[in-house]
Amino acid sequence: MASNGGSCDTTTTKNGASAVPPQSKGSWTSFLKSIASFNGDLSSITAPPFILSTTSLVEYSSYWAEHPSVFVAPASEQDPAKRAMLVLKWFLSTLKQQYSSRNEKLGSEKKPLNPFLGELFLGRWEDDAGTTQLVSEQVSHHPPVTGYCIWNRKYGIRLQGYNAQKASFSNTINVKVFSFRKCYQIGHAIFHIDAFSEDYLITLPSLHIEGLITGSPYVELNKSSYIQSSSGYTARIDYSGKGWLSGKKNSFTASLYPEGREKEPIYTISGQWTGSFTICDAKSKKVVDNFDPNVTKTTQLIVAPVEQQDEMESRRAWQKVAQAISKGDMDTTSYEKSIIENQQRDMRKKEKDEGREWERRFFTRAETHPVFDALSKTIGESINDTSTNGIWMFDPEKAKNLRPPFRQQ
Ligand SMILES: CC(C)CCC[C@@H](C)[C@H]1CC[C@H]2[C@@H]3[C@@H](O)C=C4C[C@@H](O)CC[C@]4(C)[C@H]3CC[C@]12C
Repeated sequence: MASNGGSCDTTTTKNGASAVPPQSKGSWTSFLKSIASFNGDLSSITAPPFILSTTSLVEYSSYWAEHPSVFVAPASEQDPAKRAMLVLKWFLSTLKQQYSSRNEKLGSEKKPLNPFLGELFLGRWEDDAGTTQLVSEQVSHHPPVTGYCIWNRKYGIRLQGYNAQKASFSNTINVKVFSFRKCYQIGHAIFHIDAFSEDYLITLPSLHIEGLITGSPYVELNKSSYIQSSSGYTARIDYSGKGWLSGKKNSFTASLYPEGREKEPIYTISGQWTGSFTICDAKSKKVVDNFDPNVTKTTQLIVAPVEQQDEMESRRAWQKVAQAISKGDMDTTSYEKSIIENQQRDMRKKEKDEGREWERRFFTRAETHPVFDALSKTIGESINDTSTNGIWMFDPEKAKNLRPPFRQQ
């Protein structure tokens, strides 16, 4: 591997900027070298302590509904085109939370804890939208797949989906850019509105990680993603690092059009997914709506105190590992992690000996996905179930297991 501008210190750019703590420079350089030829399961990478997060990936499902009032808004709209626009608006409003909130909170992207099979994350939001509930479960460990369901009974809104990630890295450490060549997400989400028996198939954007060379990684989104509704509307979102019109980072443009008529948009949206965006009527060019994360604040998710959590719940299970990471105590981190890993290994062995599979608490593997099949053709999406260890559906019967106040009636 070539060096950075003649220096062996790969953690410093030409202008000398580096976020890598001096004592971690060696391990960061080794980490960069180890991932240079990497291809595959992101969870298997061993990263230096300063880049480790105390949060498990199973918690990331909560990013879908941190603005509950935006999440439920489509249920109150009678016009199907406006309703589809409000679903698109909600989706765009989640991007900042999904892909840059950790950066804002922690100063850079971090490597999340790799969830174990059956790991759970349960919570609820209470605000003007009433109660919005979240169930997230690690439905597969090899490959890592997270399933989630978020619902608001008052408004009859439900989002369910599952996802996995596949990645490869560029090996061009000698040039300025050192990034994931690509990290594409496998899986999808379905947004359902009871009042109109309407479904929206949501595809997930591909992403890449920039800023690795200086030790301050951050996510950029690229290519396009889609939302296809059962009411006959398609939304296409195009992501670019720097907008060709505005020159601003994390830019996107989106349009909503009747299925198959991309040249006849009804709404166009542009802005930054980390900032504000504007929704225009495509014909009159008039601004009809907007979203600004500084105005529409997030609602805090309520999670049960660790002592009251089930032993499979994420924050309880990872408590000791998280405490050790926070203290920078890597010996204890490894020790506590190995306890979880050994327990998991023993459980898998027992299941194998008994000829059974781990019973997922809230999800069931399905043979087919009729809603996906009905909506996916227009946007050219395929189910890719071999990469997600199956098709995963939230099971309302199993949800009767939920402890109050999460229990489904
Ligand atoms: C920081 C680097 C050194 C280690 C690699 C970390 C890598 C595994 C992380 C970094 C960003 C993570 C994305 C995150 O931005 C948001 C989401 C959306 C959520 O709905 C599903 C998970 C996903 C795709 C994360 C996956 C793990 C990523 C790529």
